[in-house]
Amino acid sequence: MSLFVTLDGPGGAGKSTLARLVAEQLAVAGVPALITREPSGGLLGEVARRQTSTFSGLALACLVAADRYHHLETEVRPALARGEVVVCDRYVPSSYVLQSRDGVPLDYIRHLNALADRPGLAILVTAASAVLEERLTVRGAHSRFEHEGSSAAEVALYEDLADVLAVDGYVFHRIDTGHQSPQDAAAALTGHILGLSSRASYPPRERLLPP
Ligand SMILES: Nc1ncnc2c1ncn2[C@@H]1O[C@H](COP(=O)(O)OP(=O)(O)O)[C@@H](O)[C@H]1O
Ligand SMILES: Cc1cn([C@H]2C[C@H](O)[C@@H](COP(=O)(O)OP(=O)(O)O)O2)c(=O)[nH]c1=O
Repeated sequence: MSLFVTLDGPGGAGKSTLARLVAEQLAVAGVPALITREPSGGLLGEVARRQTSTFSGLALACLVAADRYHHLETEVRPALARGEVVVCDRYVPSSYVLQSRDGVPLDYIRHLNALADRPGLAILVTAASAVLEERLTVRGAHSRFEHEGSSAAEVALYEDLADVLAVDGYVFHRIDTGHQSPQDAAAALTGHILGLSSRASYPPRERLLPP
């Protein structure tokens, strides 16, 4: 029943909202799930999340990747091995966008993350840039990445990413939250997860790149 689901996309797209609502819906369906996020709640993750104005470029890229490998080892893989659905708010695709915005070459980001497990279901959560700008104005920005640059530029980077990841055999499914309520978006994703999790098995141990 295990399935590794990742949510990536621009700030304000609704990733955290979706993760929270999917958790509630999976609980109602009686499906054991771990809802988690990256950077993780561990020591490295807390530094990465809180110190994005102190760390940047290569240092932040390595910090986020180190947290990712520790998170996979200590939380994600054990939950999958217990047969749970894991929903992770941000994963490798976010590194492709955020670290390249920070000037890190794409190939270096790819190599840093090459040994990170591939999700069974990778979701691009997105919406029109005007919608995102409005949501971020209401909610407030959470990091320097949301203060700097425009939502339009970030949306474009995620759109281009679909092609970059496809080259690695990494398939993105898209959820546009601009035209549906959080509940409807979550119900669609929960339905998809329930359909897939009854067929999926773990461990996938696949890699973004061949070793
Ligand atoms: N489908 C939706 N429709 C309208 N507003 C939404 C939707 N999903 C999320 N929001 C709102 O948009 C804001 C950003 O959502 P959030 O989940 O924090 O985004 P992210 O985690 O992607 O940065 C929040 O105020 C949230 O309530
Ligand atoms: C997952 C990830 C996060 N980060 C950084 C950027 C963000 O400033 C920070 C937290 O992400 P974010 O999801 O925007 O925070 P919140 O959940 O509060 O909205 O971590 C990276 O630089 N690369 C990554 O791959």
